[in-house]
Amino acid sequence: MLVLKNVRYKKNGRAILRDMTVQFEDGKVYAMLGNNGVGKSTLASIIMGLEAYREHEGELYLDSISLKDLGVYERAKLGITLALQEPVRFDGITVREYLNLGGKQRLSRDEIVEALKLVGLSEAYLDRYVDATLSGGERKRVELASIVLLKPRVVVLDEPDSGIDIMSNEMIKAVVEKLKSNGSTVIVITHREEIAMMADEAYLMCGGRLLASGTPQEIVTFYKKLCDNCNHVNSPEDNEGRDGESR
Ligand SMILES: Nc1ncnc2c1ncn2[C@@H]1O[C@H](COP(=O)(O)OP(=O)(O)OP(=O)(O)O)[C@@H](O)[C@H]1O
Repeated sequence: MLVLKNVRYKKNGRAILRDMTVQFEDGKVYAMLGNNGVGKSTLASIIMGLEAYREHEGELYLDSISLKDLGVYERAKLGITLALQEPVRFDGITVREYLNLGGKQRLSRDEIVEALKLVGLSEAYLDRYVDATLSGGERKRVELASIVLLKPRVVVLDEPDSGIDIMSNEMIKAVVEKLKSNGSTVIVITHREEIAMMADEAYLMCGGRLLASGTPQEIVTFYKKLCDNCNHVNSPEDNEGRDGESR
């Protein structure tokens, strides 16, 4: 189980995450919803232990292991993975090589082709380079295939649909289902209702806090009702929210 206990994160005196306590159980899929700037990607970066986000308050545990002093490499070794919003780019590395990077042993061609198929890419992509010659959407798909092959313990997908056409919700669903069937804990950050609905549980984030939790249907309804016309400011100019003041 991944546990966050009283996690707070400040940047330049501004509270970005405020007292987040949450438990992500093994093998479950979670959707994190919330408007732009509420702290979703920050939460993802803190879970992964990205260098710029190591200076936070509160505790993170994977089972009984404290993640506090562990960097990205050590967390990756424990099976924690993050797919950022921006699609991956690795100049000079082919799709086949990239998909083989994370595994303990070399994957067979069939395994790789199967993962590519899952994300809607043919084997013609095997020898393409993971660089700007692939479209953003294609690189996103390749990244999703790599995560499926990696079989992570915990994966945070930060807007896996970004750059992916709306017709491909089924592909993302297939990826999430595959991860779940492999036993991964999946935390999906999304604005898209169809993607949120794939989760077992959902959370609504607002102003660096978890505002509500429930079924995806409940949270999507709540999100639409509450956040659609909300003037709640999450931008850095938001002085009101400095230093953990509650609102
Ligand atoms: N390193 C940083 N320096 C300054 N401000 C930061 C930093 N990291 C995050 N922020 C600010 O914290 C707030 C939360 O950012 P975050 O990227 O977590 O939002 P988000 O919920 O993922 O938004 P979106 O839906 O637009 O991706 C934003 O106002 C952002 O500008």
